[in-house]
This record gives sequence, structure tokens and C-alpha cells, in this order.
Amino acid sequence: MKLIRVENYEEMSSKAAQLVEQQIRDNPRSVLGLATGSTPLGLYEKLIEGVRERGISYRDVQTFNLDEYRGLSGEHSNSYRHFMNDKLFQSIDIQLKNTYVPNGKALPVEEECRRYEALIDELGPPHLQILGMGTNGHIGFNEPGTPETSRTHCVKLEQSTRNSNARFFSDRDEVPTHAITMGIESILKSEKVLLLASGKKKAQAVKRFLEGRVSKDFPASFLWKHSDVTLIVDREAYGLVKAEEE
Ligand SMILES: N[C@@H]1[C@@H](O)[C@H](O)[C@@H](COP(=O)(O)O)O[C@@H]1O
Repeated sequence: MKLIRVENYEEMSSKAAQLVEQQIRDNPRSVLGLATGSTPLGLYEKLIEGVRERGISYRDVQTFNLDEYRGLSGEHSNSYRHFMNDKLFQSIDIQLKNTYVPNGKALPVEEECRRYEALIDELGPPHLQILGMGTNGHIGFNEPGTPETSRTHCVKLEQSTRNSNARFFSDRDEVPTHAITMGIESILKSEKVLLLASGKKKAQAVKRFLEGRVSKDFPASFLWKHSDVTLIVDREAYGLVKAEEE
């Protein structure tokens, strides 16, 4: 695992954008694995800047998103499809038909999960997978307890995850109870993984991750089984590790 320590969110986002843009320069037909949440927002802003100012093109890039809320259509303002269109896709030259997000409305859900995983196998797997880490160590929506062999599946969200994500909804009860997510095995198929963590809220999770003990109770720890993971962490998120070092 490669650890890159930076000062703050801004620097984390710039560093991550450099790595993503390097991937696109090396292979303009790259497949990217994308995440939602607050963590990658700054990165997406930098990628938009990269199209305008650094001549980066996403014309031939394909993307797979990690997850989607169950029951929300792509038009719903809180769906991850909407988030991606709004925060990134509409501002870069990517072809929307090359961007994949699970369909939260599709029934039966098991069929949608199989379809999504098959697409990852057919068109991917991603050359570079971007990941944020949940405060409980979740990646995608793989909550503690998710087995290593999991592929795209439907999950019941933990109350802590629903609470963390409630800020995006007008009412706490509106946060969906279930989601579709790529599994641990699906994520580990990617060639490279870029894990991002910023802010005090993530300090405990970063500390636990860096202990390097692989456990089902902390899904991000499965990344220790991958041979090419880069963690970019800012000062606050690294705070508890640093405190121990001193
Ligand atoms: N499903 C998403 C994940 O894809 C995201 O990476 C993570 C971290 O969120 P944030 O970046 O807002 O802390 O949790 C959310 O629940």
C-alpha cells in the first residue's frame, strides 16, 4: 500500500486528480470506477478543470459507479446517477452511454445485480477505482460483515450510514433503507485502487485501516489483499495515527 500524506482536502483532491489524469493520458480508453459522497467532490471539480485547462478528454472513457440507492430513479435528485451527472458527467466530454450506475428501480433486484456485475466483467474491470471510506469502514455500500466473496448485491443500510447520508435529504426518514452496491470481490478486481480520506470524521477509520488487520468487521481492510492501493490522506484524517507515532 502506498500512503500519500497531504495537508488538506484541497491538496487531496489535486493529488487524486493528477493520478486520474495520468491514467487517462496513459490510456485514453480507460475504465474508471467512481464513487459518490462528499469525499470525491473536490476531485471531480479538479477533473472538470482538467478538461478545460489541461486538455484532458473523456471521450473514450467508460465509468462504473460503485452503488445506487434502492428505489430511487436516476432522475431523483438524491440518486447517485443524478449526483454523477450533476457533479461530473455534464461538465466533461464523456459520452453518457459509457457511464454505468446500477439502476435503483430495476426489478427483480437480483437480476439487476447480476446484469451490473456481468457488465463490469465484460467492459472492465476498472483500471482505476476511486473509493471513499465510510466512518464505519464501509466501501461502496459494503457494510461491516460483508464477505470478501461478495459481488454486486443489494444491502440493507446501517442506521449510522443512513444518518451520515441524511444531510443530503430533506427528511431523515427519506433516506432509502436499501442500496445496490458492487461487492468486495467486484472492487478488488480493479487494477488499481485510489482510496481517499479527509477530515477528523475519518480519523478513526484511517487509524483502523492502517493497522492492516484484514477483517470482515471493517470492509476497507480487504483492500490489504490488493496489490496496488494508494491511500491519500489529509492531516486531520491522519490525526490519530500521528498522535500514536509521537
Ligand atoms: N455510498 C457512499 C460511498 O460510496 C462513499 O464513498 C462513502 C463515504 O462518504 P463520504 O465521502 O460522504 O464520507 O459513503 C457513502 O455512503
